Amino acid sequence: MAQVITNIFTTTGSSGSLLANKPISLQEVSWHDTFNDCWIVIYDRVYDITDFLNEHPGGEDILVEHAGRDATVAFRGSGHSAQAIKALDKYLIGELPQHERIFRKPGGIQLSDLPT
Ligand code: HEM
Repeated sequence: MAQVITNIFTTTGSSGSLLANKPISLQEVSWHDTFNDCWIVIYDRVYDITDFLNEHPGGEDILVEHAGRDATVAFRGSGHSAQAIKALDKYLIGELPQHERIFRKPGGIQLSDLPT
């Protein structure tokens, strides 16, 4: 059981290294917002998709529209397959620090978490 819980909060990239512990802030993600350097956030995890842009079946423009930002709603809303979700793993570089997470925050988001 302990193993199952651990696995919910940790992820390995294609290299097999443990990347879940590398916190990358939303501010740092925002610096990577171009065709040549494109990071996005999906479900609180940070992906460097620069090398994936020209492989995306939905085209690169739509990805760059979300460069440097959270793309969870767009990713989810365009009905991606299980294969697409699996493809994300390869580009994982870290995840948001606890206080910036929306989806995987213990106890969920509270009103007091919102900026005033
Ligand atoms: C790194 C993140 C993403 C990956 C790995 C990815 C992967 C894929 C894959 C594999 C497909 C082919 C269909 C499928 O298997 O579901 C696809 C299609 C598509 N994706 Fe993405 N996608 C990503 C992000 C996004 C984002 C942020 C959007 C923004 C709306 C988007 C929009 C689309 C659209 C519209 C299609 C359909 C293309 C068509 O059928 O003509 N994708 N994506």
